[in-house]
Amino acid sequence: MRAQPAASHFVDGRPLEDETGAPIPVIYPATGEEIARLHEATPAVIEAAVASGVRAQAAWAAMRPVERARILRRASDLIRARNEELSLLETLDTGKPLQETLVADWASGADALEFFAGLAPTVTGETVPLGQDFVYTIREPLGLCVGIGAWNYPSQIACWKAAPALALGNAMVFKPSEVTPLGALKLAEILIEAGLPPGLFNVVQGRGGVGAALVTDSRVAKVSLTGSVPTGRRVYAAAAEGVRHVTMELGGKSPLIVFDDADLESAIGAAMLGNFYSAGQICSNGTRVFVQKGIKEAFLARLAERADAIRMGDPLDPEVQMGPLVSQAQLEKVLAYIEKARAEGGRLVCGGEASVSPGCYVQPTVFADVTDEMTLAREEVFGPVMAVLDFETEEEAIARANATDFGLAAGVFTADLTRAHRVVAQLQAGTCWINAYNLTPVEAPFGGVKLSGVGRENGRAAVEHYTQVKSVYVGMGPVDAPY
Ligand SMILES: NC(=O)c1ccc[n+]([C@@H]2O[C@H](COP(=O)([O-])OP(=O)(O)OC[C@H]3O[C@@H](n4cnc5c(N)ncnc54)[C@H](O)[C@@H]3O)[C@@H](O)[C@H]2O)c1
Ligand SMILES: C[N+](C)(C)CC=O
Ligand SMILES: [K+]
Repeated sequence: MRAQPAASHFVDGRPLEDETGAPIPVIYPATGEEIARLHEATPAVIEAAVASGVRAQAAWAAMRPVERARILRRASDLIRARNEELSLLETLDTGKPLQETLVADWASGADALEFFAGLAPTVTGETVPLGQDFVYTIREPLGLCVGIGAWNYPSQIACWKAAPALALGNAMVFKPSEVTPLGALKLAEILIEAGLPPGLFNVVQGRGGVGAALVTDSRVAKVSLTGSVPTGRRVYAAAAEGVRHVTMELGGKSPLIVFDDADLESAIGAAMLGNFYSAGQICSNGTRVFVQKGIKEAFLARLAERADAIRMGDPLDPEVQMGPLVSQAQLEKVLAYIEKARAEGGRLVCGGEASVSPGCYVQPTVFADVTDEMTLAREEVFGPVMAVLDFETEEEAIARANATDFGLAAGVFTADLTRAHRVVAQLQAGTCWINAYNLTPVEAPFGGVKLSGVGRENGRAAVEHYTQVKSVYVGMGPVDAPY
């Protein structure tokens, strides 16, 4: 199977190759096959990408918002029309089952382009009356933005960053994860086909070093990263050197609290979606499932039954519900967490093994009797490993849910809606779900508190993060100077 793109990079409206850059083999994680070979961006490629972005941005910002919006809207239509072909590529790049990529990845990317196309023309300033004088404000684009992606939702992440950036008049240089570099190149092609002027969305490939070079370029106004907390710390610090704007979408160890009056089937379904979808490689997963004592054994028994029925295997088989992890490295990391959970006294309820060889598969795994001190309750695994903890009172559940440095998401299952709102009000998380989990429609702001991030993607909130306000004071009378 080959998925070799025309060139590694996409700069100033066309594919660009420079084979002197270090090779990036692209691996299909279900078989270990190399499906493409790209090259890291050299300084010359980075320079071309940044220079063309800066050059193109001024004219783009000067266009009427509805004209910009029309192009993005066209791109979203093209994505939808090509969803099958794009989803197949996403499956090859990530190993996620076609059953998921057909509905969750590019589809959400198309939603973002459509949403920000609609929103951009509504973004206006305000007028502040000051007697006869007044101030008016203008929301201006920031300029050239850098987007850096993680490997779990490569095309969705590219779209979630490109859509608000472009809709609001910025240019973007995007660096995908070196683990899943293919989707962003397709987005660049589609945007050109939709009528985007060259230079406004450039893709450069590379590992952390290429990302670091972009973040510290003096022409860059903003950096939006989706990645881990350690990378977030480095990128945030590097961006601070130039006092650049940042959006940081980082990791989590999110709690999902299930009270004893909850609809058990729904709570179990949500816990499974929030731990096993995308083989557990989702930032907002509810990986600490707090179950109230009285229903614990019933919860675990039914959960094990449903988890054992998950169909694992070839991600290209439309019946398959769970594919491999993204890479051999991720497989080893996840298996090490499973071993540690056993060693620290977790009770294995189901799964626990690598499976279906070759490929990077891990069974859907559940540990019960997990305590707050165990590694499994503290560190982000990014694999299909659920920790079930039990609790007695509401106050206890809230305190333990918040006892983490992360704060990306949280969920509550209960039939008592007064309690649901009371609990959510006290949870330290950027996104909370009540009787639902992991739904991230583009209409809703998404992002973290505490170490899970700064800034928000999606929703109206994203406008704040891709524009800046200019205040214009208008004097209507003579200047009253004391000298
Ligand atoms: N909050 C969210 O929206 C969200 C979404 C998806 C994934 N994530 C998080 O991402 C992580 C998994 O993704 P990952 O393993 O690709 O993350 P990562 O932190 O290893 O890498 C993220 C990106 O940063 C780049 N990078 C690494 N070092 C850099 C540096 N010094 N300067 C600039 N760029 C650098 C990488 O090349 C990659 O493109 C998990 O922690 C997960 O929770 C968060
Ligand atoms: C944003 N989300 C939850 C779809 C993917 C994060 O890993
Ligand atoms: K890959």
